[in-house]
Amino acid sequence: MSDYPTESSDFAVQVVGAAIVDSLDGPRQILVARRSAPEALAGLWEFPGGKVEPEETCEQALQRELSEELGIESILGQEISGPLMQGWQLNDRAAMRVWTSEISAGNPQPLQDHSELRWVNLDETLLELDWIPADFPIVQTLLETL
Ligand SMILES: Nc1nc2c([nH]c(=O)n2[C@H]2C[C@H](O)[C@@H](COP(=O)(O)OP(=O)(O)OP(=O)(O)O)O2)c(=O)[nH]1
Repeated sequence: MSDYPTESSDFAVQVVGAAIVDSLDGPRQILVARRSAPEALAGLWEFPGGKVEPEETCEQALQRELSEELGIESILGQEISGPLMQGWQLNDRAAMRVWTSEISAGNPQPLQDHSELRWVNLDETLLELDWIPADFPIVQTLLETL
């Protein structure tokens, strides 16, 4: 078995997300975020992040999104690789790459796009949250990886 992506993909929208853990060296908890919009996704839990803008790398976009949405600076850890070059398929148009990350400055607040932030143990209880459906395989892989 290989960790390399096995399928090429060409999704128009590249999204990036962060699995923010309490410690990259010894992760025990993850900071999850509850979306406030759009209506179809409001109330569901997700990895903080967003769309990559032109001229940005995925990593730059993720740092920007975490600063805008949560008011934090962060260190990125390993990528939680998906089956695609673009990460994990979200829908017909979008795929998401996900990195572990640790807060290096700031106290996370739901400044934008979220109604709530919550630290949750990195165990099976994480799967009991009402995630955006496309995120479940990512959460499962995260639990197997960390
Ligand atoms: N951030 C994030 N988006 C996700 C996840 N799972 C999932 O299906 N998505 C979808 C929801 C949205 O359709 C899209 C990301 O859009 P977004 O609204 O977060 O992006 P953005 O902050 O750049 O927002 P905008 O500029 O379009 O207003 O990806 C996830 O875990 N995190």
